Amino acid sequence: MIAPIAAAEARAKVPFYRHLYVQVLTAIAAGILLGHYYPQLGTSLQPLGDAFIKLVRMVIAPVIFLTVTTGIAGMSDLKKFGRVVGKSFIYFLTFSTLALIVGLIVANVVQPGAGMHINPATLDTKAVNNYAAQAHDASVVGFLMNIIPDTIVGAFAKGDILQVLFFSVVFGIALGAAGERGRPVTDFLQALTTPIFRMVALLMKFAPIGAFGAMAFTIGKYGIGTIANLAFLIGTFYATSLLFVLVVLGAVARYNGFSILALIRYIKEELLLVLGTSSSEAALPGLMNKMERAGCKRSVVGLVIPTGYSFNLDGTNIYMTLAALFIAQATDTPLSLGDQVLLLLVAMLSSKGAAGITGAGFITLAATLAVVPSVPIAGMALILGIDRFMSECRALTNFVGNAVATVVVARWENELDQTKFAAAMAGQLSEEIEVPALQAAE
Ligand SMILES: O=C(O)C[C@H](O)C(=O)O
Repeated sequence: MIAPIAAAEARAKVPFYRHLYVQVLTAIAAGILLGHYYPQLGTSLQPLGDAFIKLVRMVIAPVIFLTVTTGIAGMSDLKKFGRVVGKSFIYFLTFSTLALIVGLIVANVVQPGAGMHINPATLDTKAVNNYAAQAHDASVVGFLMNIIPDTIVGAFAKGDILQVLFFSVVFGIALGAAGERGRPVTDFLQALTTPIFRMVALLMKFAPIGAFGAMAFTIGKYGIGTIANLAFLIGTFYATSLLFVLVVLGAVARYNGFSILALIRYIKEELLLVLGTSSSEAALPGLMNKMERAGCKRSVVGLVIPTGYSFNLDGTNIYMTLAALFIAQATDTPLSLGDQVLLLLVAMLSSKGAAGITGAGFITLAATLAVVPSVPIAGMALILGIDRFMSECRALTNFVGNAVATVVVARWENELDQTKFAAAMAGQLSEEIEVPALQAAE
């Protein structure tokens, strides 16, 4: 149990430069400067960012497995599990569809691609074709089949979040059903949570290095100048996402009794890490840990966050409709209302296979345009060069969306400890990753 006031006092004594967010922010600024003035050197630092993301991905499967199995095994009522899943999906479907619609409306109103008059036949589409080839099987059946791992080891070896989640849920249910005979295994898994989260805390010490390398690479390779070419599109996307977070998610937060700004402040270290690495997965373990410490029950955190990483990607969704319409406008391709509705429906399905890794949104857009003939997929060549900058915003918005979803579902299910949550929103909890207290069976 965390003593909020003591934690706040202890935090106040920490010199400012020891705070993780200060370190990551400084690293991002240093990375931007280095990448700008020494682009070659900046580009050569890519391995620093990649290595950090690999380190985090290494612990994602165990974190999900332990959180979900111990969370579900501790549930006395499996109907509750069904309710958490059902409510999460209602939330995901509502807000991810809303995000797609917002992107569509903004693109129609602002018209970021109007007047460019580009002939798609003149575009170099080699690189785009590579991305399109990476797009997953867009069919619903194919997507659902992929959630079931071929083998248990395979799920963990691939590090596929939904496959690990699927196995963990089944295992957690079985563990709960085993009753007293399953207790030693549950106890062991709960004990294992401690070293795994200690490992996450240890890895976070390298976050500034990872963010520095990734940012130096981004600016060194793509250059700040690239932003200028499509500044209007980038600006439209960032402004729309910001408004979505502050207005739409802000209203959801207010309706559920908390402030979106307080939540953003609470997860600022993770958000900076997402900004630095342009991957929301880079902060997934940290988010799970923080939401649990903020009073959201482990079972809710374990179910909502990993599923949200595939089904609740608000930033990716805003991007998809906005970018698709940008391409149509830039290439003078008229889109009827019917074409736009088809785009929306296809995007609703294909966005569910997206992920929290850099560039995932671009691949998902390729998968969508591959089945929507009215928008020329070749036009994606126009936005390939700025994708890293779009990726930053997709990742940040996705990340905030999943944090909000976790609190809301926890609250709907009466699984939110209001005292801890109030302490977290008041900035009284430690920013460090801490090992969550073992949870007794409900
Ligand atoms: O990390 C994410 O959530 C999104 C990703 O960065 C992307 O490029 O689509």
